[in-house]
Amino acid sequence: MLRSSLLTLTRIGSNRLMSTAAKLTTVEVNDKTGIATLTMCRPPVNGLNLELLKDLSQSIDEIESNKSRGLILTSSNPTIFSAGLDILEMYKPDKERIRAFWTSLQDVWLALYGSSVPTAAAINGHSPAGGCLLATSCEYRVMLPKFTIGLNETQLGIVAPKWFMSSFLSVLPRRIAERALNQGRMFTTEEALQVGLIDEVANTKEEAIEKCSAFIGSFAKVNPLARALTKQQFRAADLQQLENERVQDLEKFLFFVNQPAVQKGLGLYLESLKKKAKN
Ligand SMILES: CCCCCCCCCC/C=C/CC(=O)SCCNC(=O)CCNC(=O)[C@H](O)C(C)(C)COP(=O)(O)OP(=O)(O)OC[C@H]1O[C@@H](n2cnc3c(N)ncnc32)[C@H](O)[C@@H]1OP(=O)(O)O
Repeated sequence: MLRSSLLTLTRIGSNRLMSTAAKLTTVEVNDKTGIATLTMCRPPVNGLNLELLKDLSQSIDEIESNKSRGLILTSSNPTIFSAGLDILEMYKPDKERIRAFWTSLQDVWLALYGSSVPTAAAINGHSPAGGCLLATSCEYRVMLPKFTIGLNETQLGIVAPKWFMSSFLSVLPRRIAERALNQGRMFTTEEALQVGLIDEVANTKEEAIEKCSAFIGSFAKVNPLARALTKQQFRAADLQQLENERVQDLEKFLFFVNQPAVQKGLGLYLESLKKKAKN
């Protein structure tokens, strides 16, 4: 398979480390537990650009087909899980690339939200927008203190598509989800725990990974096929909706993102991020 030729396989202690040639993600399988840790490593902020999204897709497929016992998603950056979509992909976009970009994001969501293996996110840093989408696509979330998580799209003058909402709604009660989305609210770790957006707090990344592993381990005595089919039944309607509307969803995104007012807003937001970075 093409994917195999892109992979290098290294052994660290009892763990197998698979990394893509471009190294935007690594996959480390713990030989004792059989759990795969998928780490995003795209400096400076794990912005989800086309290449990172393609890598994530490939890594998730790899984990599915290697029959790992579970998947833990985390980041190599010590303060940022993911800054969400790379705004540079949406600002003054290239026509073909932006199509591939959004299609890849759809692929990642379908693969992660619909994954047959148990999934957990070790959220070891800030997790706005697309970062929160990835975390809420997993079944369990453990977050480090003093970071923020949420769908802040309305703060940027953009709208979270229905399937972003599906992930959010699979975690939060409808009333809290609706208000948070309308406000574009970012939750601190403590607030996220209180509303149920995350399941546990850990003091270090290692502890977060241990807690995620314990969650995945809680299925050890459950028949894997029965568990996977049950999970998929819970998520089938959300997944089917995007499958059915993929093309329309892409066209809606392209129409929306190319509106002059949206482009202006994204430009101003990028400038504000850059100014903040300089100060
Ligand atoms: C019915 C209607 C249907 C509508 C359909 C249309 C749907 C459109 C939906 C589109 C969905 C979008 C979801 C998204 O994910 S949008 C992205 C949202 N992300 C953010 O708002 C995060 C912004 N970033 C931050 O808040 C902070 O950077 C941080 C993540 C908290 C980290 O802070 P820190 O202080 O450590 O780092 P800096 O801020 O200094 O950043 C370092 C450099 O990285 C650049 N940066 C940061 N975030 C992004 C990003 N998301 N994209 C691109 N670049 C980013 C930042 O500018 C700095 O760059 P520099 O070093 O070159 O100055």
